[in-house]
Amino acid sequence: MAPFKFFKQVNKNFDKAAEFLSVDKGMLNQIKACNSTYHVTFPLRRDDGTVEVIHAWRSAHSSHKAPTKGGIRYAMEVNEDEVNALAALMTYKCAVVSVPFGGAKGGVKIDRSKYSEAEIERITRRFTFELIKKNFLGPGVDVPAPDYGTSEREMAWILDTYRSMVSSLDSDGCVTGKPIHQSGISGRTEATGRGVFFGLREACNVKGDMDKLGLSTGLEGKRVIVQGLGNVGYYAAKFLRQEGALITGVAEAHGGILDEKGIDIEKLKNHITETGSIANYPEGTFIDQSHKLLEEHCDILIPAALENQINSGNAANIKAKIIGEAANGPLTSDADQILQQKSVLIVPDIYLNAGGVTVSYFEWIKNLSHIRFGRMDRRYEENAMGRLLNAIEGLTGTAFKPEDVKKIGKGPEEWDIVDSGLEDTMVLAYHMLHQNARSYDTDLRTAAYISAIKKIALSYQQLGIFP
Ligand SMILES: NC(=O)c1ccc[n+]([C@@H]2O[C@H](COP(=O)([O-])OP(=O)(O)OC[C@H]3O[C@@H](n4cnc5c(N)ncnc54)[C@H](O)[C@@H]3O)[C@@H](O)[C@H]2O)c1
Repeated sequence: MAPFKFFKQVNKNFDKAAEFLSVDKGMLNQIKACNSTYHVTFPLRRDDGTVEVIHAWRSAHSSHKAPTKGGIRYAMEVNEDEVNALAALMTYKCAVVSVPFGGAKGGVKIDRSKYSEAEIERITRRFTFELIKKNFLGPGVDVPAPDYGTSEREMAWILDTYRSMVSSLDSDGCVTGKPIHQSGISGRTEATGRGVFFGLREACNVKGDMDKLGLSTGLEGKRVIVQGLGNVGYYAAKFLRQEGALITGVAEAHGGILDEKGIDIEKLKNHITETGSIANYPEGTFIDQSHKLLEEHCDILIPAALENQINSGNAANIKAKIIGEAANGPLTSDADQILQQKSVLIVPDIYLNAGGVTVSYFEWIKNLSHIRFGRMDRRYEENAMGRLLNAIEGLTGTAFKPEDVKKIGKGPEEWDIVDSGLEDTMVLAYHMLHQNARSYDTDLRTAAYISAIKKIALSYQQLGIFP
């Protein structure tokens, strides 16, 4: 197989969509280009006193909206091509769900399991320092979030480092996905997985599409295999199971579980947390080569780990009727073509995993508004509430009334608005894509890129070119 060039794959999807549009070639090139990529190396003093050189990247793909936004991942697979591709996907994703950010992504090339918590903290803080130094971090510049291998813990360290170096009233908005007590927002941790659930629920509710696949409508009884039981995969599986889907397979990095009776996701997650491995789980059948699980019979396959998981080497063996791309770029364009020919319904990444950035947007608005939903200072209440309602209406097209969110003094309201804002965003975007796919007579991925290109082209056109 040819080496995997991720950014090229993203551009291939872009080019396919661009053929449907009469957008000027110069403009298309302007949209596709990555604005800037910063590769930094810095030394890490390990706990045993030795020194190691760490490689890290941050890529800001677009400038049609500010700030740019995208996660930071910690993985051995990280490289410049990957970071650029992921930043481009962020640009298109934000446009699809009308979140007013440009796209960015960061990555640190480490196997985090080989470092102590103190070492991970030193890496995170030094990388943050390097980003601040080069103007790659700030509430109006570029705002990271968690991704593969990072969580709210790293986001808190980023915030603390930023606050230590920059004096700004808005510093809380320099990063999202923070712990709730560090001006995070309720529901961000589960937002991407919850968005995956909403998207797949909508897909399964379209009767005509389910009839074509020979499936009943709804999630009830649908057999689901998930690859990667991390943040995104776990919450997607959890919410799908709550709606009656049966999780029949879970593929993890070093093995998987297959169980046609349905896997108790909480129990399996606890087992992995307690033992550090999926092996020796007492129920179902253990599969040593976990990637083989992708080829098992199921209705919905959810790759929620890394890119390039379904490629020309295994696409023909995939038996799922629906693929929900919870990860970024899990299908290569060759695989996409093979699966389209098999009439598999592919719900694309630039729509399906947009729940995370959508709720990050709510968190960022909350930080910049200096409010805490559900317990606001009455002096700021009207102003802040007005801005919040306008922002959410602009995003979702739904007008919330102040009384929907105005029960001051209790906690759950923040979660309510985040949850309903997320659901509205995912539901509206799905049907918009579906409509686009029908009118252009194309697949959902191409429809999503068409929608993104139109919005970004309009934005660049209105902004003009400096100088
Ligand atoms: N976290 C977010 O909010 C978010 C938002 C949008 C997209 N994504 C994308 O979702 C994907 C997963 O991110 P995450 O935040 O859940 O990461 P995570 O680190 O929380 O979880 C990833 C999981 O995948 C497992 N894994 C790794 N390699 C595997 C393999 N070969 N087979 C099976 N499992 C494997 C890991 O053990 C881990 O449990 C990434 O592509 C990421 O870019 C994440």
